[in-house]
Amino acid sequence: MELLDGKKVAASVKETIKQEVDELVKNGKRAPHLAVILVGNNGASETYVASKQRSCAETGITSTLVKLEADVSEEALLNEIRQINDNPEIDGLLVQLPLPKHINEQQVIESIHPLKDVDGFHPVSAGNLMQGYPTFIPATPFGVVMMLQHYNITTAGKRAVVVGRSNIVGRPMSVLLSSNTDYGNATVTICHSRTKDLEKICAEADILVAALGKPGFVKAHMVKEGAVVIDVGITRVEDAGSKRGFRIKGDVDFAAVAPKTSYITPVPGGVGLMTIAGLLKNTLAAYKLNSGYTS
Ligand SMILES: NC(=O)C1=CN([C@@H]2O[C@H](COP(=O)(O)OP(=O)(O)OC[C@H]3O[C@@H](n4cnc5c(N)ncnc54)[C@H](OP(=O)(O)O)[C@@H]3O)[C@@H](O)[C@H]2O)C=CC1
Ligand SMILES: Nc1nc(=O)c2c([nH]1)NC[C@@H]1CN(c3ccc(C(=O)N[C@@H](CCC(=O)O)C(=O)O)cc3)C=[N+]21
Repeated sequence: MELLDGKKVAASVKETIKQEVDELVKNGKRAPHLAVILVGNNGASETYVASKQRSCAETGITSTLVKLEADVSEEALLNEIRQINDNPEIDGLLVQLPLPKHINEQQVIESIHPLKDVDGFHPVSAGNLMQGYPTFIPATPFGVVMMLQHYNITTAGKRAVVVGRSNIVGRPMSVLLSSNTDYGNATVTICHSRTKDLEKICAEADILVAALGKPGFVKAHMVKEGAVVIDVGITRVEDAGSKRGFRIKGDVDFAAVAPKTSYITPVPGGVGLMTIAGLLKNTLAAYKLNSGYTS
């Protein structure tokens, strides 16, 4: 069993980005610029946004945080988005999810200009991804394929099982793994809450991606000997003994499953860090699209 080290791989992706950004700035160009809109005060969201901003700073990417009150109107939020869409100095925009109940998430996602959609959540981005055209790939599945490629884990001809079909993780993950690309060509099964015989299907996977948000869901009997297991799940569970009062748990029962695997991602220290690396890559790509940059 080998650990897929998100910290290490993300650091190497970030180093490459930093070098490219440094070069741009040395040549008198402005740095890439990411805007993040955070609505309300969800603790987990605040942590992730802070972490995104820190990673921008580390790589020389400019970041702007727009913080809005939890009771902000949908119209006011859409206005902020329009202003950023129209601002030629900003390359990428993401609105941290989840949003408060009174705001229509889909409406918000659709109002982001597709050329600035570094999350890859806009239907235009999702459609391009599905049809195999260049696009912003959602950061989490992007991070997963970067991780597989870093460890030279091939996917062609393998059986991949993705548990979860959300627009931000499971669905795009399944599209990437089944795409006709270096990181695709797997035979992919998507499982969800209505799947029958889920345990048996998982146990047939050469590559198993768990993205359902149920801590410890994947047990040893659901994993084939020698499989590659990717744990996307991030759930905060109370832990009085820890400094923060909680710890984060993945969707895989790591202690029981790890010994059966060829490769496995830890939580924390796995996919989460790669997600941020994916976002930074998308931001640099947005800069190249939007600033008239030619290499
Ligand atoms: N590491 C990272 O960077 C990121 C981690 N995450 C984490 O990944 C996890 C999934 O996130 P997200 O996709 O947004 O979650 P969603 O809640 O949007 O989707 C969960 C999916 O899992 C399916 N599901 C739920 N329960 C079961 C079950 N018992 N058996 C089979 N399928 C089930 C649901 O099925 P159905 O469609 O039928 O309801 C749904 O398709 C969460 O823990 C989240 O925190 C998310 C984003 C980034
Ligand atoms: N518009 C939008 N885009 C997103 O990409 C988005 C979002 N909304 N909403 C929430 C999810 C979740 N997400 C994570 C990012 C980083 C870590 C991460 O850095 N995890 C570290 C540390 C985790 C910790 O200690 O809390 C780790 O896994 O090691 C995790 C999860 C992005 N998301």
